[in-house]
Amino acid sequence: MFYEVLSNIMSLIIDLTILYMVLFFLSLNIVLCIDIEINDFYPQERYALLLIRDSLNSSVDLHGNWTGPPCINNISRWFGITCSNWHVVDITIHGVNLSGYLPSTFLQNITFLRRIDFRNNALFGLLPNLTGLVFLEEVKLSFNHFSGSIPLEYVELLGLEVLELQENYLDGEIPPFDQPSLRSFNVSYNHLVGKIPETSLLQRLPKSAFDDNSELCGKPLDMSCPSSMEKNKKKLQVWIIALIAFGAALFLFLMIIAFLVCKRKAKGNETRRNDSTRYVFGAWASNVGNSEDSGRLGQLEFFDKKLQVFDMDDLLRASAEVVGRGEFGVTYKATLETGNAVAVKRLSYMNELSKKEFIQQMQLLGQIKHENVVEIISFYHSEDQKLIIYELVSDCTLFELLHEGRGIGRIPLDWSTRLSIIKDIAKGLDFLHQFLSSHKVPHANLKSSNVLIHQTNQGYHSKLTDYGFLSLLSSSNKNAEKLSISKSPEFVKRKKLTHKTDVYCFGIIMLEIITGKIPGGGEVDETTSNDLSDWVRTVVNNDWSTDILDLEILSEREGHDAMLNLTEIALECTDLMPEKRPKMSVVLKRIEEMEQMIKEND
Ligand SMILES: Nc1ncnc2c1ncn2[C@@H]1O[C@H](COP(=O)(O)OP(=O)(O)OP(=O)(O)O)[C@@H](O)[C@H]1O
Repeated sequence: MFYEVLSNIMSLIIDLTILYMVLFFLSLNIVLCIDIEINDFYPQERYALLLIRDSLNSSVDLHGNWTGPPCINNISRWFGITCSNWHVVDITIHGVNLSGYLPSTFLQNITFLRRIDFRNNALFGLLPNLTGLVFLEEVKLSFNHFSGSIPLEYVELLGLEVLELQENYLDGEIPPFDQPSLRSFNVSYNHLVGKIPETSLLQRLPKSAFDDNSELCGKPLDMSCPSSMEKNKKKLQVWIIALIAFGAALFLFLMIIAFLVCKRKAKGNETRRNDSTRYVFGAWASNVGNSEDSGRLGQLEFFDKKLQVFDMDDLLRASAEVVGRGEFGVTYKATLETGNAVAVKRLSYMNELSKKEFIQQMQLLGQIKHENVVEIISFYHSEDQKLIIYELVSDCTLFELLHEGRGIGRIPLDWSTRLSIIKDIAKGLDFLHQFLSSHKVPHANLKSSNVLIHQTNQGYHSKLTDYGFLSLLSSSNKNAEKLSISKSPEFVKRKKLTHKTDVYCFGIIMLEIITGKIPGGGEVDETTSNDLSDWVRTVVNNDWSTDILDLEILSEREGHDAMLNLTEIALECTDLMPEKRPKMSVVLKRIEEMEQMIKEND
């Protein structure tokens, strides 16, 4: 009886212990799962991928697409990335003009990597270090510009099934690969040398795996390797050939120089001849002459008598060159016989106002004088010709400054320059809002191609142009969709336009300056929005704020706070609801305060 009770108590204790242990492991499991759900990814893997994103160029916008965590809910929304068990296991980015040097040890932290596929790109430098990546099964790096030798450590990748290195510039000898798992191996079309190692794997591969490596020899190529004496003889022959080739190249070089010098001289004479036949601004003089106003030729309207140093006849005699074509006509640089130059915009689609209304509007715009607004010097109106003559602002537009020549060789546009440009634009726009306060939307065409940049010793100086155009169109807004305000939410929804519509356009320009992205550009897929402000909002809300920064300013860490503060202001300016956007005067004040704070901290 006693033993029975004792055994019952014992079995109860055992049952309870088991139950307790089951409950303990179950709870541990839940905690682990929750933890993984919260973390969702491994930061060191994200960091390794960001190294690729930030050091390479490609036709795919990796910078825009690779934001946030690479693995969410165990799947990846990043282009070319596959996840498994919350780890990055596959990087497949082939045929997208990926160019640059791969960071040397970036892959080491992606511990569970099974496959890398960078085929058909333009990658330079040494092959990546794959030490320790024991799960690697496929390495496809063919059709690139890799150079240097094949790392010896590759033979230690024991699970490797595919190694494709063909069509690169690899040199040196082939390491002794002999992994039983290796079922596909190709090093053809490189500059590999020496004897193919006599491992059982390499010896049974077909000739095509080694083709077109001029100094490779061994059984798979049906080519016996030369003895050391033959090698020395061959080396001597190579020296002689190299010497002859050098002599020939030198001769050719001298011939080319002589040819270029002669050609340049001839071209100089030709340019001088052509100067007189250059396109002359008077090409449209016949139009003006035929118009109803022909009798009034010479009646350019000037706003500042000091600037009235030329008349219509002078302008028609000026030599002119087209500097750009926009939505509302062609812009010329006209150089007068005095040597002074002006910018002349020949307006199209501006026939909706009566002559009186047009002149009234122009007389108001002509009063505007501000250091950040391009000055209107004069205008001309006839039934078939409408011209606006602006001061000439040389150098370039903000669009060109931000986006042209991206890639190798471009001088980065630093953060302090960007900040000063933002401030200049804000000052110009705030002034327009005060001066043209009765206008529905004072600028109405604010975009980076309408910000002209002039470089001085003190730095970049920005001026707004193409302002006031909404007032030159009829109230039916027939051609208003050619203006930048047509991208605003209120225009799209056909709601009331106000000064806040300009504020929206200003917010978009700020985002363009901070991110280096072209608004409305970029690729659209299920993960990215075409709209710059939507994309920035999503990334910033997910707490990956610095992902939005242009690569050219990303390294200026001390400026990150200011960059992100300005991003916040830009997002307020691009709020869907106009009434929630700040006034331009408030925006300018906040920018100035921020600039002051930066100066004090320095
Ligand atoms: N005052 C100026 N001084 C010097 N260059 C100018 C001036 N105004 C315009 N330009 C040049 O002419 C180009 C065309 O300007 P334009 O305003 O006609 O077209 P846009 O800005 O590209 O388009 P939109 O007509 O929609 O504003 C500009 O990109 C700039 O290079």
